[in-house]
Amino acid sequence: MIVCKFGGTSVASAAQITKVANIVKSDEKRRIVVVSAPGKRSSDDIKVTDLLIDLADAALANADVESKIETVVNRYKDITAELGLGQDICDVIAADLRERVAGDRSNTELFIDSLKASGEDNNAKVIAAYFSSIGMPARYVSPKDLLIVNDLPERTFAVPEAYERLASLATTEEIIVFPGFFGYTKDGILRTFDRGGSDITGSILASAVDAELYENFTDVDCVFSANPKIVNNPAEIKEITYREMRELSYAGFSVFHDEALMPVFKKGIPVNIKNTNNPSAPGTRVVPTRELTGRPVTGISVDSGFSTLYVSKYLMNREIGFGRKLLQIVEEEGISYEHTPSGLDDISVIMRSNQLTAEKEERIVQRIENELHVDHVYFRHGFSMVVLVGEGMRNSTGLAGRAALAISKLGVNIDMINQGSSEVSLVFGVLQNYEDIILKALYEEFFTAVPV
Ligand SMILES: Nc1ncnc2c1ncn2[C@@H]1O[C@H](COP(=O)(O)OP(=O)(O)O)[C@@H](O)[C@H]1O
Ligand SMILES: N[C@@H](CC(=O)OP(=O)(O)O)C(=O)O
Repeated sequence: MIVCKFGGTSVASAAQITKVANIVKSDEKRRIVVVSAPGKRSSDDIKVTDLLIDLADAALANADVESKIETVVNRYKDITAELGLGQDICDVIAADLRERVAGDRSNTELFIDSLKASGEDNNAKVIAAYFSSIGMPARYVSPKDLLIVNDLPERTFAVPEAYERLASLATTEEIIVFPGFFGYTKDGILRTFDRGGSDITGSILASAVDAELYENFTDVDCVFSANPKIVNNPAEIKEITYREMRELSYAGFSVFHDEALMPVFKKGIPVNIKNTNNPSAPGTRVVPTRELTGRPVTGISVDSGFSTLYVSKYLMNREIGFGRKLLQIVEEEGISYEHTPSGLDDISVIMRSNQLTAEKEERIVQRIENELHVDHVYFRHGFSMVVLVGEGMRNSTGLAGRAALAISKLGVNIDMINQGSSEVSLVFGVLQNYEDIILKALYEEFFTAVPV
């Protein structure tokens, strides 16, 4: 059995959904179909998920919501009319949105989650109805009582019981159409995953039914060695290990969610990233191990929006427990960190800026001053991380030097270098706004200038 997930771009319009039906029909092993909410139809379009967030914000601000509900319903109307489905389904969608808008607002996060999830939930209903209407018996299945997830902070992980319950989907007659992006806690509370999280749903389902393959359909032929929106015509990646993919997804390869690998990884189920618009292209296979041939670097990624907490204290290296106490303060503010490059007398804690607020920063700085009696402590913002990833990097010498030289030739200062302990990744922290030119220069260095 194959579990296939279709991303927002693959289900953004009737024309796209028709392609999805043809892909599912063309291989009888494709029995479970996970769908996203309608995504962008063109570069200046708005994803339904963003329309829903906007709607939820308006409702919370007690602003007018009717026109926003209409905008969302109109997206489905366009789709259903062209697919030849009746008007009823859109009436049901409109009623569903009104019910969610009228729901409990005491916890704003849960209220927003409920609205956000409706994008995939209603799309799954539309797609199941369409499949059935063209003679492909299909059934919408709700994640309720099946996809049971932990609550924060680990809400993207399904509990063991969820896998047992979802396994029952392996034996159903019809094609299952399952909405991506959300699950329910043991207490029945709806929780959405992070943005792009329908990939996670597909992976959980693939694992639960012991699929032979998890296909992830998107709008590009494969995973490229660098973001194709920045680097012109980047090299295609035919095969990539779970570890490489995880590092690259986390660092900005938005084509596949970085948290989506664990469920399939545990069972050794391969992932194939393919193009809905060109399904005969082989795509990229994500596999447990691969033969190391060719270039040491598999991909280069850039991601912005990082801050550093810089701390210095004379003789820090001699003070037992200093690092633990520092990280505990960070932890107690609910912040996760990415890297902790350090010297004898100083350490930086690098984190995603979106976790910080002015109050949090002030509290952290004060606690560090009062409890750790440091010489200097301050936050700096506006950093990007440039990440080189490749299993072959472990056996390759001089790579960090080559990368650093390529960056320095651009006149850009490197604020931080971190080689992951596994040696499959090398991270450079630089000031934001240079990431595109750095990516191009590193691509030139490792992919264009070097013969394979
Ligand atoms: N290295 C990369 N390889 C392929 N696509 C990438 C890469 N980095 C970023 N992307 C972008 O990811 C997009 C696909 O992801 P996304 O928009 O989330 O699709 P979907 O709607 O199918 O979930 C591509 O259109 C591409 O612009
Ligand atoms: N619709 C959600 C979840 C998702 O996975 O979407 P997409 O497949 O379009 O990346 C989002 O926009 O985040």
